[in-house]
Amino acid sequence: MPSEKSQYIPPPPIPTYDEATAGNPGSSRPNWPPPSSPIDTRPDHETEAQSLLSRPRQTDSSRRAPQGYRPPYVESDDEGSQWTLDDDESDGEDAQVRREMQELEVEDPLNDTSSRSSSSSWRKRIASSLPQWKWRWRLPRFTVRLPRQSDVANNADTESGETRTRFRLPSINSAAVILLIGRLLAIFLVLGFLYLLFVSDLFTNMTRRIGGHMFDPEAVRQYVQGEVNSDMLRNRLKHFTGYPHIAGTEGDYALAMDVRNDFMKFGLEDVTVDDYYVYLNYPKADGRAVEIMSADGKEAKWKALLEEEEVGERTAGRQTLVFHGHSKAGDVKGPLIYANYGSREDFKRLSDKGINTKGAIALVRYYGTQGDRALKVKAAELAGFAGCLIYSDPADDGFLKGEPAPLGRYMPLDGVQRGAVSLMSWVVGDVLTPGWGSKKGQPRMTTEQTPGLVKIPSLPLAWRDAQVLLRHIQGFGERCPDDWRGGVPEIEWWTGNSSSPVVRLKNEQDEVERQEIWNVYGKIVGVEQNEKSIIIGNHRDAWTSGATDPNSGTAIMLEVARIFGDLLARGWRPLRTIEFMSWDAEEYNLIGSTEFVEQNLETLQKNAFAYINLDTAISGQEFHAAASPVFRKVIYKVIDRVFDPILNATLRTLWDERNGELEGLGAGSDYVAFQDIAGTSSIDIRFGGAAHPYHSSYDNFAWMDRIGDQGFIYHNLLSQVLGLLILELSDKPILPFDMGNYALALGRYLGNLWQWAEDKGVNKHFNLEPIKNAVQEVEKAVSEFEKWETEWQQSVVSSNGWEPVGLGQRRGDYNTRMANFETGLLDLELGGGIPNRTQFKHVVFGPQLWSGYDEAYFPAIRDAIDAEDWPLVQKIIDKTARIITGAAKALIE
Ligand SMILES: CC(=O)N[C@@H](CC(=O)O)C(=O)N[C@@H](CCC(=O)O)C(=O)O
Repeated sequence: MPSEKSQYIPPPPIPTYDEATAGNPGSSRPNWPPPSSPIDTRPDHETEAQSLLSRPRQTDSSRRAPQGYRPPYVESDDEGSQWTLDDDESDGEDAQVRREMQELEVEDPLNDTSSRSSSSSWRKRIASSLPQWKWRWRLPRFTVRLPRQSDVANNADTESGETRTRFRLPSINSAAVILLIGRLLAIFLVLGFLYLLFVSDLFTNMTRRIGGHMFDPEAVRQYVQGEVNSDMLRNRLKHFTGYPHIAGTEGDYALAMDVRNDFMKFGLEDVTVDDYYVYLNYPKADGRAVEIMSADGKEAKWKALLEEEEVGERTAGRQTLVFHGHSKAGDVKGPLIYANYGSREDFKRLSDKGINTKGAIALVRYYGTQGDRALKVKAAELAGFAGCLIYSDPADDGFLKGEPAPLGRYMPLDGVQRGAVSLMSWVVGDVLTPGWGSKKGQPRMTTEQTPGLVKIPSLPLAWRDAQVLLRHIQGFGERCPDDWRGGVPEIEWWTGNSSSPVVRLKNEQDEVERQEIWNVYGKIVGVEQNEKSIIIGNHRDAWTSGATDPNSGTAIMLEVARIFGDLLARGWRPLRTIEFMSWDAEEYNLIGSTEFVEQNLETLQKNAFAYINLDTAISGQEFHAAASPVFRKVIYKVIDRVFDPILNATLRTLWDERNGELEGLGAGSDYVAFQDIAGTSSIDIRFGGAAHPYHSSYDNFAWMDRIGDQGFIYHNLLSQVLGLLILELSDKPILPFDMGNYALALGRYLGNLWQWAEDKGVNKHFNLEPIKNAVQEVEKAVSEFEKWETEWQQSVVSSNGWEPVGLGQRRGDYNTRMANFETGLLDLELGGGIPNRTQFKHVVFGPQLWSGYDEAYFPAIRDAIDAEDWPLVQKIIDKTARIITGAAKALIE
């Protein structure tokens, strides 16, 4: 195994352990300088990034190959000036929007003419329709008859001469008495009125709600939608794809600083960089090889090309090497055996055919009956293989599907899918700290102890290399059955066997046990239940430049953060806190988000109302949402008002036309820790439905610009969806969760579980009745619970929008109960969670043991059924029923 301190010579610009973490005693910061941000034109000595990295610039050229990291093109930090950089921007309309933006930036409502004009433009958008909201501010009318001013004045005049000369007790005449009584009455009336106002709680509630401003929610929605700017989205994507940024590298750090600076520029509050120390691996340029050996096994007859062709353009010379994240290091040789998609069934088929796989090298294709790449490697390991190669087959994602990149959406002959092979459905997050945050000084497992890592080396391949390997096993083993034949051209499909040509798989790498990674957060504090939050997250790290995965999501999150920052500057605040989070190291087993959740578990279980995830946000034209059932109503409401100008219909119409459904959450992105560990209701939104060159260098800015989303229309639409969704969740007096749909969905999930067991012919071994009863309890509790909402509405409407503090507090409690329903579905008993995978606590949602990506309902029950441990199955069923019933009761008790 290579030492932690072994040198890594770029390209790509990945620091070794030394470079990244060591050289600066007393500091955990890397000792390499960050590349200057293309959107930051300040001199280095003025930048925050520079001050954080207080070490002098590295000048020792021996540490950096000449073809190593080069900073990206310089672009201005000033959003306005970004507009002028692109040659292909349309001018007129953009300039108009830009002027409006500038007006909004400089507005001072108390000042000069320019501020008046900007305030009027603001008013046009927001304030002109104030207030159409049901919390209408209306004081009761009353009149107090006071003595006429002339009478009082006359009296005062008469007395003034005498008081000037000497002090005398006022003489009591009838006019003075009347005046005195009148004044006293007036004072009592005013005091009485103020008292009434006070006891009615009007001030408390309304001032807390609006902070002295009134914003028509409809106008705010229109503003959020109207402000989304496709050119800004495009420029941000261009910036975030300017150089590779694998987790923990200098490119990743530079972009973390850019996100932080953007959050600060937008006016977000409590902007924070949160670091964790986690296990990562990096490829070595000459550390990897796939070779066909000569008959005596002594020399290589053929070497795989491995790397993708240089895609060129902006990242020329800096393309990332192909490798598997979290792979096992090793140098192994064995006969080559082809095993279709690498599922356990595929390996069983080989053994049924009498093919000895011990010590062999498996060649399998991506996707298919075993979608999770890590589980392919694990299945190969369990079948006795010494190493595993995974290639992209043209029948699955190449030319047989459609035009390959860069002109089309599919993998070209040299395209390689990178990706992690950590077992994300077994251990999620840092594989050495499952269950707790990997902060400095925290205890850690060893790489040998963790169940999250595979034990045989693996590498990804393009079909160009796989073709040569497949040719060499023709005539060995068995002819492949039809469903094993891929689309690699000019191949006769054979399995190979222990007599196949020997292949060498070498995978030496830099392994860093405590690599620093950086999450970045910024928030807008709410005015009512400010401890409760709506969290929006997207990962920033990418295997390559990552135009689709994940930076389409990054561009969108930042655009929406900019717009909400602008609202904040206008005095708007939501009822609940909005938090924006840029995750690191998602590509390595969802680390950044999981460590954050583990580090802040209790707070999140109590206070996180909802989590919205963006990842591969834009790859097609179909809107998709995968979510907890609570989001059904709200997502329909949102997509009803977003119009697709290309397909000429609202997203809702298009959704209905294709019989769209709210999908179940799988386990492939940063919602996992929120949904399955913290019990925070989560949603993942995206435009998909079409392929993209996944985890390959072809997933770059040029591809997105020409093929993925011409004109950045879908980036714009998803920004609108996200902005509206945030408004609904953070600023509706009643949290718009569809609790009724949760009850219905539970019934469906149960039916699905029953069917699955029936298909296996095992449902006679257990009784699902307890869960069925529990689901009925949920149905009853929800209908009882929701009655209060109707009462609240009637009360507020009948009192013209007045809401006494007591009622407001009950509304807060109502919202909290609703949000905590999902937390109530966690198995928080000591040692609770899915047996043997106790990081996952949710009894309804969680990854399947042997299928990381697919949604799974009641995962613990399924695991036990798969293990055919019937007493355990029944025990888990009973426990699940108890937990669901408890969650139902907590709604209404
Ligand atoms: C299912 C899938 O394609 N997931 C994407 C992210 C997304 O678009 O939702 C993905 O690439 N996820 C990573 C997760 C890495 C890991 O957990 O090890 C992946 O490589 O699958």
